[in-house]
Amino acid sequence: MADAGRSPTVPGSAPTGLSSSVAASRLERDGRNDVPTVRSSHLLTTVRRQLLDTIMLVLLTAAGLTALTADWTDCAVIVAVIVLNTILGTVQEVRSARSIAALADLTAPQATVIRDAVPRLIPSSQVVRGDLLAVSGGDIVAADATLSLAQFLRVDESMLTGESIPVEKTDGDRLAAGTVVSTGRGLAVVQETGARSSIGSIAASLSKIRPAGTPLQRQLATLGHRLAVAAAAAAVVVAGLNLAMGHGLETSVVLAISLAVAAIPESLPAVSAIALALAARRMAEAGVLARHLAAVEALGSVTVLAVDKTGTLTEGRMSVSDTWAPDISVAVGGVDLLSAAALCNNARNADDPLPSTHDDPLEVALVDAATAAGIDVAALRRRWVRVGEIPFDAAATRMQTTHRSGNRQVELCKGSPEAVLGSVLDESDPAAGAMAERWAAAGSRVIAVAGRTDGRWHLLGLVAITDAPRSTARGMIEQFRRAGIRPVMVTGDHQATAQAIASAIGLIGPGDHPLSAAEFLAGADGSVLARVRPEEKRAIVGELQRRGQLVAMTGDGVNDAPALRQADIGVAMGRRGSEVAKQTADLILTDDGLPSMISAVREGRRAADNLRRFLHYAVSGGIAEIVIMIIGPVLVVPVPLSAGQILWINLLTHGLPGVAMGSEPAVADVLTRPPRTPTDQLLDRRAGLRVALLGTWIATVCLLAGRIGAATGGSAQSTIFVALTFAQLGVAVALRPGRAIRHNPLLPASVGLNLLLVVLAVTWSPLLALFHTRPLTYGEWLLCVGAGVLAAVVGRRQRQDSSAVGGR
Ligand SMILES: Nc1ncnc2c1ncn2[C@@H]1O[C@H](COP(=O)(O)OP(=O)(O)OP(=O)(O)O)[C@@H](O)[C@H]1O
Repeated sequence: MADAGRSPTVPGSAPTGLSSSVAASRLERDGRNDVPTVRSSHLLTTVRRQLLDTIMLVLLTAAGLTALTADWTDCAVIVAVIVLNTILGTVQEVRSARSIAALADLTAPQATVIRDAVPRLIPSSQVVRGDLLAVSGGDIVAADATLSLAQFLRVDESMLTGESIPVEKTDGDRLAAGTVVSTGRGLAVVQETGARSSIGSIAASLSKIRPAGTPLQRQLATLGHRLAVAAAAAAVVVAGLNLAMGHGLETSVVLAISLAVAAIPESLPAVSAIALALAARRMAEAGVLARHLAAVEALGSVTVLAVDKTGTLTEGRMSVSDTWAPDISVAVGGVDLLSAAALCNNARNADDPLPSTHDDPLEVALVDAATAAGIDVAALRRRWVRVGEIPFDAAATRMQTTHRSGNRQVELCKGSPEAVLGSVLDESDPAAGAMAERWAAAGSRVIAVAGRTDGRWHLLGLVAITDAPRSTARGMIEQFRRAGIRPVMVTGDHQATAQAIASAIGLIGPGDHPLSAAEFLAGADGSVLARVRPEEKRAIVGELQRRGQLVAMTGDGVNDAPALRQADIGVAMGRRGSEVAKQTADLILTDDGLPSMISAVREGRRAADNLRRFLHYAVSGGIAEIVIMIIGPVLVVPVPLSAGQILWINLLTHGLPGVAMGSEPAVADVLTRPPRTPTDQLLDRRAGLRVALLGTWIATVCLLAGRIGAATGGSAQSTIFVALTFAQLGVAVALRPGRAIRHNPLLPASVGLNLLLVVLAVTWSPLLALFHTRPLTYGEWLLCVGAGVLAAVVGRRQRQDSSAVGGR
C-alpha cells in the first residue's frame, strides 16, 4: 500500500492540505470514496422485472391463448394492458427509486478536510488520497489515514476488532475508515479511499439491520397474497360457470384469467412505494430527512417521543451567567476559576492548530467567559501546556487535565457538582453545595471546577451556565400531546435543572419531580428523567417499548448511538449531531428543531391514511368485479363483462387514480387523533366488512343498470361495463379526504381522463370493435351515471367513519 503521506505522487501532508484543484483531479482519477453499491438498476432490468411479475405472466398466458385461437381483438386488448401496465409500473418504480436515491445523498456521511488551508465539511465520498482529514469526538473516520497530529485521541474500533474499549492513538498511528472517534482530536493524511479502504467491512455494522420493506408494506404483501388466493378461487368458479353454460374452453379460461388479474390489486406495492417516497420527499422539504422508508411509515404510529434537553428543548446557546468562588482570591498554582475552566476545556481558541468538528457549547461558553474576563486563552494554553487528559465521561460527569508550565504542574477537574464536590474533593463544601442547588433550581447547568498541585484537591469555584428554553418548545409539546404522542425528556443534567426547564415549557406541573433512570426502570412513570447516563438511555427506550410504546428518540452524541439504534425511530440532529448519531439514526432533523418533527408525523400519518384509502377502493372494486361475474350470468346476462372489458376497467381504475390516491392531502384530524397501533391490521374485520359491503353494493347497482338497460332494448354488457367504471371512479372521488380539490388536482385529472377513455370505448367505432361494445342510449347513460352516484354515496358514508378509510 503506498504511503500517501510521503509518496511523491501523493504529496498531501502539508498543513495547508490539498488544493481544491488537486483534490478534484484525484477524485476524477481514483473515484469516489465509497463502496460500490448495487446502483439503481438499469431501465431494461426494471422493465424485465415488471414483465416477470406473476400477474404479468398470467396476462401473457392469456394473450398467448387468445392468439392461439385467433381471437385477435381480445389479444390486442390484453397486449395493450400488458404494455400500459409495464409502462406505469416502470415509471412508478423509477420515480420512487429516484426519491430514495436523492434522500440517500442528503443523508450521506460527511467529513472535515483541510483544503486550501481551510477546514471544509464535505461529503465523505469526496475525500481523496492525500487529503488532510480533521477528526474529533463523534466523527466516523472517512478513509484509511495516518495520524500526523493527535491530541488525546481515542478511537472506538469495535466494528473492526470487536474490542469495545476505545484505543488511544498517537502521531503516526493508523486510523481505519469507518471507525468512530470517541474523544480527542487529530489530523491525519488519507492513504486509501473507497473500496481499497476498510470502509466496506464497516458500513453495514453501523446501520440498523432493517427488514426488507416497511411493516405496512409487509402487511400489504400478506394481504395481497390472500386476495390473490380469493381471486383465483373466484376465477375457477367463473371458468366452471362459463364452461357449464357452453362458452368454450378458451373463452372461459381467458375470462377467468382476466377476472383474477382484475380482482387482485396488483398496483398496491407500487402505490405504497410511491406514497411513502412522496411522503419522504415532503418531509425532506420540511427539514426531516428519512434514511429509509420504514421510518416514514413508523412515524405515523409513534406514541412516545423521548427528547434530550440541550439544543432540542433549549436553544443550545450556552452562556455563563454567574460564577462563585469559595474565596475571591482562590487559585491553585496560580490558576483561578475561569482560567481553569478554559484550560480543562477542549473548545478551540483563536490560534488552535487543530480544527474541531464539534465544539461543546458548554466549553465554548467557558472559553468566552474567560475571554470576557480579560484572560488571553491562547496565551494561557501556551503557558500551561496540557500533558494529560482524562476525557469528559458522561457517566462520571467530569473531565480532568494535567498541565505543565516550566517545572510547575497542575491538575484540573471540571464537572457536575455531585462529581466534583462529592467525589473529587476530600471535604464537602456545604456553601458550594447550597449555591449549586440554588442555581440548578433556577434552571442553570452548574459546573464545579477544582485544582490540585500538592496532592490535595481544592475547589476553585462554581460556574452557572444558562441555556434558555426554545420559544417554540411549549407549543410543540402541546402539539405532540394533541397528536397522542407523549413527550418525555431524558437528560444527563441535574434533577433541579431538568425540573426547572421542564416546568418552564409545560412538560411537567410545578409539583412534579423528575425521576432517575433507576426509578423509571423499576416501574415508576414520569415525563422527565434526569441525571441519566448515556448507557441508561438504551435501557429506558427498551423499557418504554416493553410498556407497549413505539418510541422515537432524539440524540446527538457518540454515546447516544445505542439508544438511537434501540428506538423504533432514532432521530439525530443535522447540525449539532455527531456523524455517528446521524448514521445510526432513522431520521435527521436538518434544523435541529422539533417543529419539523410534527410536520414529519403528519406526512407519515398521511401516507398510511392514503394507503388504507387506496386499499379500500381497490379491494371493493375487485369484489364488485367478482360478484358481477358470478351473479351476473345467473340473473342478468350470460357474460356480464368480456375479458377485454374487465382488463380495461382494471387498468383505468387502478393505474393513475391509484397514484393520485397515494398523494391525497392530509385529513383534517391528522394531528389531533391518537396514533394508529402498529399492529393494527390494514383490513381488520370491521374494515373488511365495509369493503365487502361496498363491493357488493357496486355490483348490485351495476347489474341493476345492466338489467334495466337490457329490458329497454339496450346492451346489458356495455351498460355494465360503463356503469362499473363510473361506479369505481365515483368511489375514488367519494373516498377523498374532505379537502379542497386543488390540494390534489391529480385525482380529478385522472378521473376525467378515465371517464373520457371509457366514453370513447362505447362511442368510437375502432374501440367498439375492440371491446365488443355497443353505443349506449340516453337511458343507458342515465343508468350508468345513476350507478356511479349511488356507489359514490355509499363510499362517502363509509369515509365518514375515519378509521375505516384512512381518516376524514
Ligand atoms: N464538557 C464538560 N465538562 C465537564 N462536565 C460536563 C461537561 N459537559 C457536561 N458536563 C456535566 O455533565 C452533566 C451531564 O452532561 P451531558 O452533556 O452528558 O448531559 P446530556 O444528557 O447531554 O444533557 P442534555 O439532555 O441537556 O443534552 C452536566 O450536567 C454537567 O454537569
